[in-house]
Amino acid sequence: MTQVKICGLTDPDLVRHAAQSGADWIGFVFAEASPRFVTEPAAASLLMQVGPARPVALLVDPVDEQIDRIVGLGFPILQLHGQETPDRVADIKARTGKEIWKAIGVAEADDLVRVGDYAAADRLLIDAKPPKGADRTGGHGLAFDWNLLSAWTAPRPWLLAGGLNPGNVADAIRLTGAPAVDVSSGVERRKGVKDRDLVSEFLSAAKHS
Ligand SMILES: O=C(O)c1ccccc1NCC(=O)[C@H](O)[C@H](O)COP(=O)(O)O
Repeated sequence: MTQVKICGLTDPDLVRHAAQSGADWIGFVFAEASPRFVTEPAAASLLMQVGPARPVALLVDPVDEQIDRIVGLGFPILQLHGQETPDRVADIKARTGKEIWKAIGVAEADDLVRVGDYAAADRLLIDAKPPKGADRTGGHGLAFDWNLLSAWTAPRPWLLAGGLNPGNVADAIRLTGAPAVDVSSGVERRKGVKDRDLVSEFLSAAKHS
């Protein structure tokens, strides 16, 4: 069954709802530029609502002090969504011993070539590149050309992200063979505010395809 990450939750009821509705992972965004930003104290209390889902801390070019604080909160998974190099990802893996995900922005076939360099990443998140001049690296609700993945062999476990929603996720899974998917904007009616029904619809569409 396709695994699902719901990213950018800020509300305890929605966290509980996503977890009880079958989300495998729930992402918390520690990037201040994001409309889904959560503070560390807020995350500490949201973590108590994740139930059987696994929490993922989304960090952008984090310094060691931030990493240590986030690990101290109890996050088992760190998603790196900035310009982290393969060596920096390996450093973070060695420093924390945690599960490390690396996001890769894709707009053309060449963008997929460098994924092989991230040998220390436990999982790759293959996402759309942000638009030019954007103030943040993800969560734009934009898809890339999924056909770029049709002849691609993933070097390690991965998720598909970028512009997914309840109406297109089944097609995306069929076309790319993604074993797991990630969504943020596609389950919001207002930027940064998740919608219960859209979360349920997305989980149902992804899990039944
Ligand atoms: O979601 C954000 O606001 C965000 C901010 C800064 C860095 C990364 C961010 N999101 C990363 C994610 O994992 C999103 O779920 C992914 O980019 C897909 O987003 P969307 O296209 O909106 O579904």
